[in-house]
Amino acid sequence: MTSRILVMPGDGVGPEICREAVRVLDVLAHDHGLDIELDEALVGGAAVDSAGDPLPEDSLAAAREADAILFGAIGGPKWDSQPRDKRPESGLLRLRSELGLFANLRPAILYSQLAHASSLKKEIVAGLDIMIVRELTGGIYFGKPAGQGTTDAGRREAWNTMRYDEDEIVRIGRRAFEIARARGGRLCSVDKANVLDVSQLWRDVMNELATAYPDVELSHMYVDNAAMQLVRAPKQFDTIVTTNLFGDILSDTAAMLTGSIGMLPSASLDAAGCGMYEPVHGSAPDIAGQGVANPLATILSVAMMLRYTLERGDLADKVETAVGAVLDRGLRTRDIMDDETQVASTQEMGGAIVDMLR
Ligand SMILES: NC(=O)C1=CN([C@@H]2O[C@H](COP(=O)(O)OP(=O)(O)OC[C@H]3O[C@@H](n4cnc5c(N)ncnc54)[C@H](O)[C@@H]3O)[C@@H](O)[C@H]2O)C=CC1
Ligand SMILES: CC(C)CC(=O)C(=O)O
Ligand SMILES: [Mg+2]
Repeated sequence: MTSRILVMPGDGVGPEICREAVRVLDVLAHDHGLDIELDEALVGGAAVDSAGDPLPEDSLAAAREADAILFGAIGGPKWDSQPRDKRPESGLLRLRSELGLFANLRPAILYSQLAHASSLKKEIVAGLDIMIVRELTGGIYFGKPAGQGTTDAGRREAWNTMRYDEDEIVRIGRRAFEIARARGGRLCSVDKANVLDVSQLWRDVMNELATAYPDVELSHMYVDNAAMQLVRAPKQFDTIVTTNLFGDILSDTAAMLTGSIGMLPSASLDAAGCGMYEPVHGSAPDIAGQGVANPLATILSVAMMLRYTLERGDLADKVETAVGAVLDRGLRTRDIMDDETQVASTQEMGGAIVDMLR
């Protein structure tokens, strides 16, 4: 059966990196029998400019109909002064929420060829393979009330609400226990239960769930310590489960252990395992339009799509192997360069992966 894939390139480097990921999908369709049909839709600042809405109705409808979404990135200074609901970021949050994509899987894996590019010493990161499971449709990014106003004394004020109900914690907790069970059997739940009521509930629910997963070793860590431990001794972690805000921050930290945020893919899944696939990074306005962005996070997100939604683990393996082989050849985008390697543009890196897959 043909799978419908919706490509939402977005802003900044989004279109550049998506172009390379689409070339990968095309070669898999042409040479490896992947049965797909591609469509494209506007999102983010590009959609604000053309439709006045970061997630126009027709884009949302196309997203609902798709079997999987390949998402680039959204946002940029051009739209920073827009009211909150017209900012590109709110289009992405709405998309995640409308599609029920509550489980965000962010694997941080070090390709051995990139040990030099890691922010940490080689011996601390060699063999790194962490899975961060981030809750994606709740917490402080969505909690109400939220807003800005003026105090009685005439001072400007603003507020957000961090809120979870137990069902939201149970569903992400179950997903994380299952993922941990299929990996190294260790799950670290990251919270701030020494301060936050919402974290205390989070921790209680994780402990209750643990009884159904006796084969998974559950531990808890405060988020400040977790940030430190990630850069001190990251290999102590196998699977991490955490809230929307903490997962957002910790996954960018973990990215630097792998050499660059341009190496981190992600899958955002709903209850049925359908999903959206996107790099962990943003629209990188500082390098947009220069053809230097690393497309590998997006190409590796295609591998996650093949594995989790299209049920073509064989092709996912091929894509991941091709990434390793291209790195073996010494090809590097600027963010993962060293003295002995050859600098490649976004397009050259994508082309090298495509050639490997032919
Ligand atoms: N999922 C999404 O669409 C996300 C969107 N954003 C938005 O992106 C915009 C920029 O945000 P920043 O905080 O600057 O984060 P960012 O992730 O876009 O960039 C941070 C740094 O990483 C570099 N970088 C990012 N992707 C790269 C790649 N593929 N190759 C090489 N270098 C790369 C950038 O050049 C920059 O120096 C903002 O509007 C923000 O809201 C931020 C994060 C995620
Ligand atoms: C709009 C932001 C929440 C996007 C982001 O930083 C992320 O999902 O990692
Ligand atoms: Mg982020």
